[in-house]
Amino acid sequence: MAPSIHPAIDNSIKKGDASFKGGKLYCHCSSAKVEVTVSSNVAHNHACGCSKCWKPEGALFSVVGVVPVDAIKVTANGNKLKVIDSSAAIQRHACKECGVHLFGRIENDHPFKGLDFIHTELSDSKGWQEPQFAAFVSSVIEQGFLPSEINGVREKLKKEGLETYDVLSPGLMDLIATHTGQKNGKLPAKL
Ligand SMILES: N[C@@H](CCC(=O)N[C@@H](CS)C(=O)NCC(=O)O)C(=O)O
Ligand SMILES: [Zn+2]
Ligand SMILES: [Zn+2]
Repeated sequence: MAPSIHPAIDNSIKKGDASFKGGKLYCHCSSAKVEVTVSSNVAHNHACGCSKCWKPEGALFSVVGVVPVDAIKVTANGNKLKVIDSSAAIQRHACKECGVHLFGRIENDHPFKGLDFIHTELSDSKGWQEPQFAAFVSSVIEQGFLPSEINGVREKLKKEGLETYDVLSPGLMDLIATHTGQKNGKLPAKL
């Protein structure tokens, strides 16, 4: 049987609604759920195969995108949140009980500072931007996926309309490189 890439991708991707303005995210606890209210659609939504992003049970990939920090408010049971790894670039705030990541925040000097990473599948609302590409595909091998089967995964992602990359998409990698070039003085601060 083909492995599950992610429930939002396995049986074709549903397009989002460009005028969608956000919704609530909930953790997976059966009661006293952590609730996060998001007042924005997500951008750069993508499948991520890395080992750090939260994935639903049985899925090879996470689906994760960004919203402005100001668009995120913890609106219930925030006392259940903890930061998984405070030394990581993305500080993932997860529910201590069910393990779901509610949002990932960048606190240090980083090109994506000011953006929070979220998983829109934690919301019941419809209209979130659909995944746009697949990142960190080869990283699933580090987590035990057989290298001999990775081409099938790449083909399935492409069949569902997602270009595959082993880091982020070229556009995002260019943004990161621009930030680095400006920090090390090789590029002018204003472009
Ligand atoms: N191959 C590594 C890649 C990890 C990685 O670099 N993840 C990316 C995509 S989420 C990242 O930006 N990580 C920053 C962080 O996790 O703080 C893994 O699977 O653990
Ligand atoms: Zn929970
Ligand atoms: Zn990731």
